[in-house]
Amino acid sequence: MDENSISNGIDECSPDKGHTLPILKKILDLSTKVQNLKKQHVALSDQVKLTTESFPGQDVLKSVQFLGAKYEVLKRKYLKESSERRQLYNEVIELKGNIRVFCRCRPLNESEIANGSAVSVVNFDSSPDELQVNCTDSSKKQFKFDYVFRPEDNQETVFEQTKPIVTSVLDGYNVCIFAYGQTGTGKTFTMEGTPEHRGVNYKTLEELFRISEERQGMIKYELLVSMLEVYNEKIRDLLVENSVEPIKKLEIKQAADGTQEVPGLVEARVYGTEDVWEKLKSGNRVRSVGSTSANELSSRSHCLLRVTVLGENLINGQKTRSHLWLVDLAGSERVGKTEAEGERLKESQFINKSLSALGDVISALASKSAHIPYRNSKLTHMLQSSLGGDCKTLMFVQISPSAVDLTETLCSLNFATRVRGIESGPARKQTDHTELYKYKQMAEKLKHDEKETRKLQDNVQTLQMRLATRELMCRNLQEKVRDLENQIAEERKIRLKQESRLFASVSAPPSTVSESTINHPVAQKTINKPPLNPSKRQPLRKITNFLPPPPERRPSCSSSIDAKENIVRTSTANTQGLFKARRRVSIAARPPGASMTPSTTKTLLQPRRRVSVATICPVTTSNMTAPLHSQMARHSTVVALQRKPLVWTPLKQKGLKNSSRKSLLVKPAQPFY
Ligand SMILES: Nc1ncnc2c1ncn2[C@@H]1O[C@H](COP(=O)(O)OP(=O)(O)OP(=O)(O)O)[C@@H](O)[C@H]1O
Repeated sequence: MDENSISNGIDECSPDKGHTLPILKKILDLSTKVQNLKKQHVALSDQVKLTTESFPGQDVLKSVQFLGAKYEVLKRKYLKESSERRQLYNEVIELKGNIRVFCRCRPLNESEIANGSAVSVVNFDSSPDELQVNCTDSSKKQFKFDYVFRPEDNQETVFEQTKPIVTSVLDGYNVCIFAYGQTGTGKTFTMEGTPEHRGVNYKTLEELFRISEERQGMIKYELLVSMLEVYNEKIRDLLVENSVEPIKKLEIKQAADGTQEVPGLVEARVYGTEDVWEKLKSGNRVRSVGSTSANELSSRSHCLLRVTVLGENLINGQKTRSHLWLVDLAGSERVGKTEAEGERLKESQFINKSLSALGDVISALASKSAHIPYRNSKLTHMLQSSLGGDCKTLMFVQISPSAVDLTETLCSLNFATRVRGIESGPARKQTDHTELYKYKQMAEKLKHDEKETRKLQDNVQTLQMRLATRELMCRNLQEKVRDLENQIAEERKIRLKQESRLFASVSAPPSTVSESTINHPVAQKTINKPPLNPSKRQPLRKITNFLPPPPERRPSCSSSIDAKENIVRTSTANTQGLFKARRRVSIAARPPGASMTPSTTKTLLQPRRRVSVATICPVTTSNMTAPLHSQMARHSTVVALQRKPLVWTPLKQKGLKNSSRKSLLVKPAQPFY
């Protein structure tokens, strides 16, 4: 039902148009409104016309999908990188030391110059971490810290060194920075500074804001500031707005997560550096100060500025909560020197007590003591969760250059040295040094080894070149040797032929061998010329680069061969004592295929031809039990015979018994000539 019908209906229902009921009036109003709205809707629909083109196409959807996947990869990468960066940054800080000590010396002030103590007792070495103090007995004391700031160093230089520790708070680590020293040495100047020379507190917050802005979009940070003082062992909130209200008594309580909390302490959210400066100013206004002989505006309390950093990783949702404590301690001064009495004396006693408690805590932490006496003072109790563990602690030891303050300066420097010295502790320090020494040695050895390796590589290269030259020479020599071997083989063939012929003539019946044959120039030449003695020639070996093993010393024996009888004669002069008298062995040779019938034998071996071979037999071998080839034959014929398979045949069984001559029937498998 539309509005028109409703209004028509109403018109119809009302008997009297002038006196419409209020409810009907309302209905009419509403229907008018509905009509107006309808008109608006139509106008808006005309403005925003949804067509199929209004919806993203496939290409756009694909691009969106692709970008989504890319975003996921980048997100994962970013998370990995940022966690690595945090880890590495923390490692750097830890390597430098979780407890660090900086020394800052203020310049001589006007009154000191006016009083004539214009000469500084503090000398600075060229090294940025050392200083020397001239003592009254004209001796000099040397001190070493993580960094030493000179009187001319400004607030920027100081903050440059402090910055890396401070920014750890944004990574979720608890940090504590405090200034310690004699009254009037510049603790407040270092921590708070002046409007012209702002100190660590202001610069720290400035830096925190800068970094949080830089990380905007990835990590969301919230900074909260609290300011309190510990005066005569009482905690006072410095940010309470209405100072008319009676001072609330604050106590330290342990929270569920084990951290120390001060219930009721104001935590003001700060959004920028201006905010911070305002808070700091208002807090300082209510701080307990008093005038001492050493400082006109001496801090009579420990002033603590707490910055709570709440971080939320917008990518993985991880949340952190960390504290940064910036502490301007009350001046450590000798009670007698400041001429304190009454209330001032009481203040001084409290100050010294809490400072000594702080010293004890740091000492216990540094020496890794099982018990850390945090609860001995309100100051240390409050800082409990920001001192020790993986928290970063930085101490500024403030000193005066004036000779008047020499004793106090030495006291402060000794305290700071104790803190720093124990921090790297004898045991830890030693371990570190040993490690360092070990690495140094390893590096030196590595250098030396590298040098040696280079030398060896050079040597190897030279040797390789030499080897290549030698191999070339060897190849040339091998070729020459092959040529020579071929020549020798040829020569040997010719000689064997000649010998065979000669052997045939020797084995023929005497009648058949004519005088002329023997006297024939060729035969004569062959007879006169000793046959080739292969044993005299060294066997041809493959030539290598290695030297051959030294030759075994063998008894030398010179032998000559009687060509006519084909007998090997051994020189008795050389073999006397070494060899027995030569033995003769009769060898009957039968050509293959010839039967052993007497007639055949008669024809072929007329009469049975015997070759007398003289063998040399070492003394140790008394009986010729071994085959011929086991002896050292030198004659080519013997060698040739030895190569043939021999069959021992007792031809003269009877004769053998009495005679030392042995007969052998040689049955060659193949003809040997
Ligand atoms: N490095 C410096 N350069 C210039 N002036 C300095 C420096 N250090 C300290 N002063 C000046 O010395 C005076 C004393 O400094 P400050 O009040 O900071 O000392 P303090 O150690 O905080 O003393 P107390 O413990 O009594 O509070 C101030 O006027 C300050 O401006």
